[in-house]
Amino acid sequence: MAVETFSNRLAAQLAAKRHLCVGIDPHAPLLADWGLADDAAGAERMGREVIAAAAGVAACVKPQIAFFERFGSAGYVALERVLADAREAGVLVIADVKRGDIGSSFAAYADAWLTPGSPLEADAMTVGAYQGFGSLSGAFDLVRDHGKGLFVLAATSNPEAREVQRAVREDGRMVAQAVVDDALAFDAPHDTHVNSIGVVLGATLNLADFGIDVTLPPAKPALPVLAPGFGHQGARIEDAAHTFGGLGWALLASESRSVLAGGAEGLSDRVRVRAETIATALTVSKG
Ligand SMILES: O=C(O)c1cc(=O)[nH]c(=O)n1[C@@H]1O[C@H](COP(=O)(O)O)[C@@H](O)[C@H]1O
Repeated sequence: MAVETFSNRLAAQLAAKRHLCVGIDPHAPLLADWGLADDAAGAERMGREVIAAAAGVAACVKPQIAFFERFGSAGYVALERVLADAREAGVLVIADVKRGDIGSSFAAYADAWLTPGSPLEADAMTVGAYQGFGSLSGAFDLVRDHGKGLFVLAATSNPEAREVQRAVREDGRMVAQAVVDDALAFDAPHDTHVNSIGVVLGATLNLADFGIDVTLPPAKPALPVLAPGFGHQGARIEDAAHTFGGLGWALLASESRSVLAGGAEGLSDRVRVRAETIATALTVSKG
């Protein structure tokens, strides 16, 4: 039997044509919209409802730590409960924590979010490589030995990021492009269909501006691409195939506010409709 790694669990989701990543972002106005208090209990309730709606429909969920951290330790307890629900329901979790530091400190972040049995254990986490791709090496053993995953920020959806991410390095490549190359070059022995290290690419962007060639065929194993920017930030799921081209094979289309708005009632329907729309958009392009 195949080992239960992030990589092969994600591959199974993609084989089932699941490409939606539902963001768990308990913004204050959204909690009000749901009739919930703007506190840790409200955030927990929203998170647990999302897990229930996403199970068996979406590819994964992505809790954004900032919206839990604002409640201090109570927010962490709330998030731990949401993560426990996800584990029980078998829902893949990308912890949106955007960590990065010198190697020794980064390793401690990786321990917190990726060590099996940790109260904050997730399947993968978002990280920044602006202290060098090698500074992430403290997570590589967790990836290789415990089947965890990383998503490295490459070209992010916010417009302010361009001047940093399009900067040209000494080797002539743009920063974003080099992050994609480094992620592709990472090898874990269990990466049969999908790489354990993926990248974050904003759906709002023209990726060619960042030196990223989407006309190339999918890599083998495919590079997972976490793509925020759909919905509230303006990118349309219908354009996903055009935006991501050959990088669409392992695309995770992430939506938070556009799915969460409207309250708990109807959440399952909104998740299902988004999941079907992205599956159709990518199936058409895969032919
Ligand atoms: O890493 C991320 O998830 C991320 C990267 C990026 O480039 N842009 C981006 O919006 N995000 C996150 O994705 C979510 C987007 O939320 P919505 O705009 O409400 O769908 C937020 O949690 C952001 O922090």
